[in-house]
Amino acid sequence: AAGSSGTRRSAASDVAAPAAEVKGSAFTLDPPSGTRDFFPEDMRQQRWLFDRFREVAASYGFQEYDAPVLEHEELYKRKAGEEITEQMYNFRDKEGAAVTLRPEMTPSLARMVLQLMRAETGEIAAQLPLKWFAIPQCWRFETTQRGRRREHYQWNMDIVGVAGITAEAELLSAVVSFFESVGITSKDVGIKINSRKVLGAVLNNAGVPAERFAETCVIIDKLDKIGAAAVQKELTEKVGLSADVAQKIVAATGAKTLDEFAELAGVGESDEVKELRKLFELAEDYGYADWLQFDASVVRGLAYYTGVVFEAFDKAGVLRAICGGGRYDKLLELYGSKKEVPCVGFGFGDCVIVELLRERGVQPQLPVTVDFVVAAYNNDMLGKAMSVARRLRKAGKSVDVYPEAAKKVKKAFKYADKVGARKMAFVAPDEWENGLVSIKDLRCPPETPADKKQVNVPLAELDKV
Ligand SMILES: OCc1cccc(Br)n1
Repeated sequence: AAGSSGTRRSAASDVAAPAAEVKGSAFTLDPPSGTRDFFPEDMRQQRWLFDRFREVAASYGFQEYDAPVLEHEELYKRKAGEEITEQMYNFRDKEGAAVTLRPEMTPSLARMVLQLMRAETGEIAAQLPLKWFAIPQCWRFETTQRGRRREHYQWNMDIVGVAGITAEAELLSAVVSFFESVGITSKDVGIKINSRKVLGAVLNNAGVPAERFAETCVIIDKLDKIGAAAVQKELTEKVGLSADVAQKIVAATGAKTLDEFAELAGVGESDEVKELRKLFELAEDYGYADWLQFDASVVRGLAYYTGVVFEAFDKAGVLRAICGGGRYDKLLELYGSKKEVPCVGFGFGDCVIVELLRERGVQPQLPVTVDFVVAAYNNDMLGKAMSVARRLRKAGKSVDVYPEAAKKVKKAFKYADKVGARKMAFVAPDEWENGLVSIKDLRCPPETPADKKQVNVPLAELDKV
C-alpha cells in the first residue's frame, strides 16, 4: 500500500499475509477507500508541510481556529450544481440528524463568525478584521471507479471584514511567501487572477439574471474539464441562455488581457476593472507581481465567490491547480447575517503541493532522529540507565532508552543507527562507581581523535553534553 508520500510501505503490505489469509480476519489491512495512513515517515513530511503553513500564517498575523470535521449537512445546501456539494460524505446519525464530513472549511468559518455576531447583537465591528487560518481534513464521497482520494488536508486562510482589495493582496502575498519558503519560484508556479465582478458584467450585459450568476460560474469553471462546446450546451440547457449568449460568454473567457476582457464585457474602465488593476499595482509594490497573470477563464468552482478569484498552477502544466481562492462577500448574509460582511480566503490542499515539491526535487529529507540512545551495560544497570535518560530529558534532550541490557554492544549501536541517534550514553558498572557515564558521539567526522569521540561525563554534567 502506498503511504501518502507515495512510497511503498514495508510494514503492512510486504510482511503481513493479505487479509483473506489472516486467520479469522474480517478486515483489510488497508484504510478505507480514498483515505491515507500516515506512517511516521509520511507524518514527518506532513508535519514539515504544516509547519511551513503555520509559519506563513503567523508571519501574516493570522490566528488558528478549528471546527468539527462533522457538520450539519444544511451548511452546504447550495443549489448551484457544485461538485463539492454533490459529493458530500453525508449520512443520518443515530438520532436521525442529517450530518456530513465537511467538504470544505469556509462554511464552518462563516458559522463561527456568525456566532461572534450573535454574541455581540449582530455587531463584531470591534473584532474586525479577523485573520484566521486552519488546516482541516476535508472529505468528499468520490465515486470509487475514479479511484480518487476522499480526504485531504487543506490549509485555509481567510480575512473577514475587509472590503478593499488589500485583503486579496495580503492573501496572495501569503501564498507566494509559502511557495518561496519551500523553494518554489515564479519560474515553477504562476497565479491566475480574474474577477467574477467583471465576468458578472459580461453576464449582465448578456442578459443573465443575477440569481443565475453562481451556477453560470460553476458551469464556466468546467471549461478545462469538459471543453467549450459542453459548457455552452450546459449554459443553454441548465441556465436557459441562448446559444449566441452562451458562445459570447465562453468567448469572453478567452480574453488574453484585462483590457480585452473589459471591452468584451462592455464595461470599460469600470470600478471592478479599476480594482483589478489596483491589485496588480499592489502586487508590484509587494514584490510578487511576477507570480501573477490575468486569466479571464478562471472563475473557480465554488458558487459563493463574488469578486476576485485566483488559482496557483504549475508552469510545467503537469499538475492540477495547487491552491485557489477568492472574495465571497455574500456568504454570511446567506447564513443569516443582517448585513454584508466582506470576506476573502483561499484553500491549499496537501496533495498537489507534495507532488510539485517531489517533481522539483525540493522535498525535504526528514530522517528519523533522536539526541541520545541510553543503553545499560547489563541488567543491573537498567534502572541507572533510566535515571540517566530522565536527567537528559530534563535537560531538553530527546532520549530513546535501549530496551534491554546491551550485552552485544554491536546490537545497541545498530539500534542507535536505526533510530538516528546523535550520541550513545553507555551506563556501565565501573564508570557508574565513579559517578560517570560514557558518552559516544555518533556523528563526529571520522578523523576525530578517539578520546574526543568517546568521553566519560560526570552525572552532574549530563545537562551540558
Ligand atoms: O478539493 C475538493 C475536495 C474536497 C474534499 C476532499 C477532497 Br480529496 N477534495
